[in-house]
Amino acid sequence: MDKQWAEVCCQVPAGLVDLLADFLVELSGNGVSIDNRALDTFTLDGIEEPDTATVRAYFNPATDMAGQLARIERFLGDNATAFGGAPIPTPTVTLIRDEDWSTGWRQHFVTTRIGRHLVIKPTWEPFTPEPGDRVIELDPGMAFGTGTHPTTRLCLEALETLGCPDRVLDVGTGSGILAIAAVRLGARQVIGTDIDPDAVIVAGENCALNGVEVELVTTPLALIPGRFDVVLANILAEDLVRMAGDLAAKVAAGGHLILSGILTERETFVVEGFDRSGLALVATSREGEWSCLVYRNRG
Ligand SMILES: C[S@@+](CC[C@H](N)C(=O)[O-])C[C@H]1O[C@@H](n2cnc3c(N)ncnc32)[C@H](O)[C@@H]1O
Repeated sequence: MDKQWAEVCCQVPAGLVDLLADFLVELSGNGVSIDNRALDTFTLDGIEEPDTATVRAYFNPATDMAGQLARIERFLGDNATAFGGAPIPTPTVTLIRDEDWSTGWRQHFVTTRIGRHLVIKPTWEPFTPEPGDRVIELDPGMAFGTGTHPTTRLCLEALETLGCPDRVLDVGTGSGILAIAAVRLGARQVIGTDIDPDAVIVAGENCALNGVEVELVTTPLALIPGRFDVVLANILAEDLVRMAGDLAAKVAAGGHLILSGILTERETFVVEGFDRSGLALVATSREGEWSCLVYRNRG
């Protein structure tokens, strides 16, 4: 017989989401889902922070649901004043089948193997790595850059193909997924930079979750000292071309530059934009409407 779940749905002020999510994870012993968060959107431009968000938690219906609901309502009541003071709607409970649950919110964030050994694993999923696997844990409730976007996947595949780099610079680090992957692949020193300070905070949380050390900064690219064995940039084509000189200047002799975030129809535009960079185009990969270009500094 199908297993069933009691889905408790709470509509709360955006500021309360993380606190409530932690509370519900502990209370239910299961993962939670957070709606109204833009995941894997390509840039932060135009994304407005919603005032409220919907947090869903999943309980075994055989447990004392009246008691659990009372605890949740008490938690919401205790925190309402600190987060705007407006009354928080009473949570709703819906009985759902296991099948609905697994084909609903979870289907977007399942453990994913990328390339040969990289594995992106949602925090709540159990996973037994195979020998040589490099596992990256992410909580998709936190930011874009979960590995579900083709531009991220193309970057990860290209990075793995290049082997074990020594120094890596991740330009536009977002969730930090590429920087974490670089550490997992053996990089000794990794710097992640992003113009968005919030992204840098999220990347810091993800690095801590994975127990990896990455230097995270908002420093403009031109001011980052040194050269790197691999420079990664998953940013839009126009930005890549605008930054071509600075990106190329960061690649050490014999090193590589991985460019992603390029719509296939803009591939020629980027190739022409890097014509005078002094780097040689050595590989191109594509997935759907996206292209990824790998350049080499022949030194
Ligand atoms: C599509 S996300 C990529 C996230 C992650 N690296 C990945 O591959 O999934 C692009 C990121 O680049 C950042 N960004 C855009 N322009 C930038 C610039 N000129 N310098 C640094 N970061 C930039 C954005 O804030 C955003 O976090």
